[in-house]
Amino acid sequence: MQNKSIKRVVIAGGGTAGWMAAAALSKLIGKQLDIALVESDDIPTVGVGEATIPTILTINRLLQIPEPEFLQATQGTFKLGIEFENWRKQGHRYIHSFGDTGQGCWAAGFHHFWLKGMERGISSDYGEYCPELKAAEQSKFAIQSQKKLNYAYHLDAGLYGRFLRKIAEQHGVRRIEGKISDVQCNTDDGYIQSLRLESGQVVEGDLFIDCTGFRALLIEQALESGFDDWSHWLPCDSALAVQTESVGEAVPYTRSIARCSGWQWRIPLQHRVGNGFVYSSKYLSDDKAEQILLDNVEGAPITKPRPIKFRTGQRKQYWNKNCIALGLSSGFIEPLESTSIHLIQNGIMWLLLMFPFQGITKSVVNEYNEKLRREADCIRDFIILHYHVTERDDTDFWNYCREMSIPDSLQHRIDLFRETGRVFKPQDDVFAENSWVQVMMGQGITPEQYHPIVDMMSDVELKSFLQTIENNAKSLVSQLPSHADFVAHYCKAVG
Ligand SMILES: Cc1cc2nc3c(=O)[nH]c(=O)nc-3n(C[C@H](O)[C@H](O)[C@H](O)COP(=O)(O)OP(=O)(O)OC[C@H]3O[C@@H](n4cnc5c(N)ncnc54)[C@H](O)[C@@H]3O)c2cc1C
Repeated sequence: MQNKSIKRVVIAGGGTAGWMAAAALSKLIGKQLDIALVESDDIPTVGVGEATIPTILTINRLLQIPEPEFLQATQGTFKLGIEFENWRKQGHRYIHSFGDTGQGCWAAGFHHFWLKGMERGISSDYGEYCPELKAAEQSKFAIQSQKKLNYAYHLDAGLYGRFLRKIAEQHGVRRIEGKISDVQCNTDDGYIQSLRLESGQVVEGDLFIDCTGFRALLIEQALESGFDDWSHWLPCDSALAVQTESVGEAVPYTRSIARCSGWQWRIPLQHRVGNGFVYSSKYLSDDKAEQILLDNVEGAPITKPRPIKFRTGQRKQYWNKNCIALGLSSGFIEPLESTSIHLIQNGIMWLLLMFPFQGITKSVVNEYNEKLRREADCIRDFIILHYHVTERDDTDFWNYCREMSIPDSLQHRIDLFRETGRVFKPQDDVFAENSWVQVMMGQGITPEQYHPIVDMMSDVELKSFLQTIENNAKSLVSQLPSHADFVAHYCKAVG
């Protein structure tokens, strides 16, 4: 590997990945570095990526971003989870909320208690025990000092990029405008030396961060790092994105509506709604997809539907030589659970923890790649779960998804839950036990058993236990203002 100390960092690309990396590196370790970001006004960003998961609060906290200011600048709203419509079967719906449902004990999660209650006829719907889910259903929200809800944000992708850019430039990042035409590598070891721009300018660096989106100019086109293709498990390869006017008040959750050969998203912001349709081009033509999308948006379109083609999978090496891929250049898992921005953030966090000030070593590169691969594998399995465990048999697409073979790791988790109700979260999985339980039950898996420790509680005790949790959730939610009122008071955007 290369024992040269790292001082000059060059970030190629200025989408969410590029500017998030620039903001975090400059704010947190920038005093020791010279950071430049190259982007081209002639190459647009992907322009989507507007729903997040709660881990975004961590990076905002690290960057010391005041929340109201952030939400005003990005026309942001709050997100308590995702509503899945028509996924298990047409007409069925469930919410995957970010909250904890009920309360378990050291040996068994709450769902074991709930399952026994179902057997005895004393349990209400699983969601009745989760304040976040109830608040989402009733379109309520507040940030309280006690019993704080677990939440994330919806935000305008373009405005988010600009917001991050401001932070990065305040902390000394130099923006270089121009189109990268060539990546120049050292003939001895293949390490990247510099980027040549169409203008002839040469940008030299010690460490390069590839944020060039699906083009993957450095990590793939120059370094040929390879790609694990997951499209046999996740057959969607196309999307159409369209923005519409808001109709009614913004709800505090993302909507994911399954359609004949894919699914549609609705992301409510303060000033508009982000909509899109993710589908498989093998089962649906682009024209038909556009028609389905436009037939199913609520407000008047304010942009033309924009096609995006993608390939699902991950780069074989996220970090190769002196290049690290972040964002779409590192791979892509479709946005069903809004995980891409989280993966960017995760890549940045690990880079900060392992930053090779003294030189790049094989052990650091291997550790970084392992960590990122393991987390992406867990997310991949979680997304496949939604498609595979379904009763839908109305189209070839759903028949394929239901019948396809799935990764052994996912099959094991499904079998374990179905047979015993157990869910064990691998360390690298961003989704907690309750996320898996909500989606597995939402998609139609009912465990055959509950944990026997639940039998230590008599039926009378169990009834009272369940009732108390349900009442607490109800009471908490009844005191919340509407989401719209909270946004209006806390973080209303101007314009
Ligand atoms: C359909 C869809 C929906 C999505 N929804 C979500 C979601 O809800 N939540 C979520 O977390 N994520 C979502 N994502 C993912 C999210 O959009 C991306 O992870 C995020 O926007 C980061 O993109 P990026 O910065 O890697 O790439 P891009 O936004 O494509 O930016 C690439 C940058 O590289 C620059 N560039 C490229 N080539 C050159 C060149 N030759 N010279 C100079 N500059 C160059 C461009 O100018 C641009 O600045 C979605 C993605 C898709 C496709």
